[in-house]
Amino acid sequence: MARYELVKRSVALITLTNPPVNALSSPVRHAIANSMERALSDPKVRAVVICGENGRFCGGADIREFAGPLRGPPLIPVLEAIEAGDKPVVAAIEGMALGGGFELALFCHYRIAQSKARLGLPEVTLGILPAAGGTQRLPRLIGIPAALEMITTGRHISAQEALKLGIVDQVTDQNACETALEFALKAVGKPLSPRRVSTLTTPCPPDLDALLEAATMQVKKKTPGVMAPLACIQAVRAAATMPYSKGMKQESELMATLFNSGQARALQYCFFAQRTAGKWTLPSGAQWNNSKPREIRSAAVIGLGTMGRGIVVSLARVGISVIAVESEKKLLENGRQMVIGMLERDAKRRGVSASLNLLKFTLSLQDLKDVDLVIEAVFEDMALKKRVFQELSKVCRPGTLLCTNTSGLDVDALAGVTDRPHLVAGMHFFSPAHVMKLLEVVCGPRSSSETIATAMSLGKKMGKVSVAVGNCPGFVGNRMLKPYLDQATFLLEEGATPEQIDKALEDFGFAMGVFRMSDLAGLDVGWRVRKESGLTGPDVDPKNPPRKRQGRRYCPIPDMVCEQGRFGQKTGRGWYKYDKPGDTNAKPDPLIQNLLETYRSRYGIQPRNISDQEIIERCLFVLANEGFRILEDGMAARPEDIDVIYLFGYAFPRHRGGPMFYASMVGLERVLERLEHYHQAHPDVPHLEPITMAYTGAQKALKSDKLDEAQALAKSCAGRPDFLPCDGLSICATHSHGKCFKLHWCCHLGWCHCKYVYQPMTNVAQLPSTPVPAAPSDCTDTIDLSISLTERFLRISPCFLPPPCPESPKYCNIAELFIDDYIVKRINGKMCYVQRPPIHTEAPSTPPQINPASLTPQKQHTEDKQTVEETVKGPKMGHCSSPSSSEDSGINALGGHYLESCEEESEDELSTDGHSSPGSLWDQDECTLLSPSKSIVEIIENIETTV
Ligand SMILES: CCC[C@H](O)CC(=O)SCCNC(=O)CCNC(=O)[C@H](O)C(C)(C)COP(=O)([O-])OP(=O)([O-])OC[C@H]1O[C@@H](n2cnc3c(N)ncnc32)[C@H](O)[C@@H]1OP(=O)([O-])[O-]
Repeated sequence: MARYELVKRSVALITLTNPPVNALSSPVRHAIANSMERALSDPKVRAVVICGENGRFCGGADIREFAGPLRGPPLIPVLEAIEAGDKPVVAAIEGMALGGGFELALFCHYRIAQSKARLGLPEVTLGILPAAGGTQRLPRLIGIPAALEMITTGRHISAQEALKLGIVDQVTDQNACETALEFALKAVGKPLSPRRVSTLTTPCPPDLDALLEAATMQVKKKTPGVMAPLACIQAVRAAATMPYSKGMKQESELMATLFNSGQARALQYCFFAQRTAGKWTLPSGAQWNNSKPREIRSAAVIGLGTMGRGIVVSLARVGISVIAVESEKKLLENGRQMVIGMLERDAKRRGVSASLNLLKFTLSLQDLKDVDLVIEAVFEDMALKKRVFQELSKVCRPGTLLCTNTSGLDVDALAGVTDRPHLVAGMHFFSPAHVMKLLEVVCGPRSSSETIATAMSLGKKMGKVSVAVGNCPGFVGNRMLKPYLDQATFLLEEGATPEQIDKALEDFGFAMGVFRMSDLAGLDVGWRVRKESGLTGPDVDPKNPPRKRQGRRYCPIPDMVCEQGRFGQKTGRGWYKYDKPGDTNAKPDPLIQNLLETYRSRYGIQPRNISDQEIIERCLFVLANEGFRILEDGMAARPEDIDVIYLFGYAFPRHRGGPMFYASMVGLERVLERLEHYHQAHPDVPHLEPITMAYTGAQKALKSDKLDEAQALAKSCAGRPDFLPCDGLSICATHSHGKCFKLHWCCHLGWCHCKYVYQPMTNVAQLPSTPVPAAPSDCTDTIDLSISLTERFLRISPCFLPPPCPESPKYCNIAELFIDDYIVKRINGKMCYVQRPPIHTEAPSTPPQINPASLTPQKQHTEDKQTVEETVKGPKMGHCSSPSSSEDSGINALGGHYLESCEEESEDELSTDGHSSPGSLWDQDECTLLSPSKSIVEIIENIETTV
């Protein structure tokens, strides 16, 4: 796993040999440790160079190892031996130095990078932090602001930027290893102390608190609810305010908290799911590794509407020459100007020249006779598309691949009108096509494996995350979307408001709730589709019950909204009202409230209070249920494919892993039970009927080894009103987004709503301050979900008292973490969130002034003496936010993909910034009992740690 050679008679060359990315798996760590020992003890060796085989330095820790217990030597001591040695060690970085790989380089005394190398700490995108000293060493090397940015975003930087920042000592266009060998020889004899990053003092800005606060606000805003970036900020603060060894301890404690969180599992699952999705397989047995793609040098795009223009840009910017076709001169000219503008802006952003010479615009299909591939992106109308395909079949040379960008029509029906059905496939882009990463490659029953291989490989070339799906109405993404949208409107009928539903979904993690998203996408598009399919409008039989279509429940409210000319943001009115057309600031509209009330009274619907739990369950479980149907129908090969589609095409929150992963986290048994419950209540909604495969999954989940003592306790307590399962969005901090740190019995009893059912967790009876309360004598069978469980618990449980002395030895104060009102303590070996004691201050205090001198590591030893009160006064941390992942920078495409190609819209990248990020749920937490100003009770939430 690492090769050891003596070169130039006096340099030990250690080459990591663990393809494909030289990850630091257990044997590699072993090999590095042994090689270093050998080099340091060999008198012939005067210097050491570490490099990676196959032009890749190191891709970091082996993420696959995270799922099991740690084997082999821990990484940090291995790396510490490198720095502590008395011989200069040079890292020769080719390809990439990422995560633990970058940290390995930071333990070396010198770093040489090849000019094409990329460096970064992407741990945050995996729900963890750089825990091999990255958070302590990088700030010491390059200062707080730059380190903070790199660590909280996970951004990869170029070798040139690394040189500018002072991370590497030299950049070379030659072989980095050769250069490093020369460099190492010159370094022999020079003092090593100044080269040991751990001995450096972190250059600390005077406005440290303000800087960290701004960083916190930024990550909170970008994607609220994710823990890792905030933990990163905490760790960087430690680098600025603590001596190195203490900072390292803090780093490892923060890592321990994150490591087993549900978020980390979800994000790591996403990493592998994305890579798995590329490994497509067809029912015929053809798959990614036995089918050869054709090379595509030239392509044509038919239709220059929103989709067509985005597709032209996506092709041209990767060097494929494109012929763009329109039916009318005016449309062609308009499309030409927009495409050129988009390409120029894109090129400017990337610092390259726009590839305008690759473009040709024409009104004639005859010009397409020699292209390798055509993508049709005309209006979503089967008759029109068939005409286009018939024509293409006549004009294109026999080998040309014919693809359609339909968002749900029958690809095989189109194949059937051509002379080459085996060369026809769907390439379903998402709007805007040059921004959104997802591509559904639709395999018709007659599509050849070569056609699919070519479409998948072209998608990859365009930088898309391509997923092969089957040919069914709506394919995978849109097919699942329908029941999701239906549930949202059914909930409106039953008593919810658009704001309430959106808030529940945004609190869950979606950038925008379903109604805000629909307003952005435009309501008229779906309305037209419904009219065309006879669901609404004059074609509906007047004898048809108004709220039923073909015996199934139908909600006409979206049609009624459109009938009033409310088409969303573009008309300034939709589910919300806006100050003017095109405005993005959605405000609740009393007219919609009136409409809903009138509608309900017209149909005799008694509105009821609908909990956030019901909103989430009905909208998301139905999504997973349809996902199971899709798997059963063979329209997707695996759950990962479905999740990837939702992550990249529909902005499903990445830290939730995708609808299928989320369902597995909740526990399939629970999902099943809730679906059954809702289906009984709404038998005319077939999508609520649990699919057989979900049953099978649930049985599997039950048989898993997750049953433990906590489960037994949970089961024995089932039915007791004081042991209710979690109330909906109050999801436990241990496993999920950390927005709810209320005390939930579910968390203690393993009845965790947001993770595996019966996840092994602490038996509350064993926690010193949370004895299991006796069953209350006044138990009733009624459940008032509006009262938080904490509140219930505190009411019925007088024995739930604060510990006698917060500083008693059994409590060791570990860190402030995440939440304003909480600190983290280790209790009986478990990490616990403990509510801070209230601050007794006479008058509102002014923020503490930071003396820059006090921030140097040398002076930080005083932190040992920090009092509880000082801890309380510490910086206020909101809960954290997600990594800014370049992978899913697109917006939620809900509904957007219905935009037909002839619409004329702004082509600029859509952004959710500014108007879409919901505030933190924590900020809005209404659980007054947990506000320190109102409670003196210490509340403990167990948080499992196995690291
Ligand atoms: C105490 C520890 C602290 C430390 O701070 C923690 C860490 O380092 S956390 C780590 C921080 N590091 C990161 O987050 C870097 C994560 N990796 C990447 O970003 C990209 O893989 C990389 C840019 C390196 C190469 O891109 P590319 O050229 O397009 O190639 P590709 O992406 O298609 O991958 C090829 C194959 O390699 C696999 N694999 C890759 N990396 C790892 C890994 N670390 N492990 C295991 N496997 C890994 C990948 O699954 C795939 O497998 P398969 O079976 O063929 O599907």
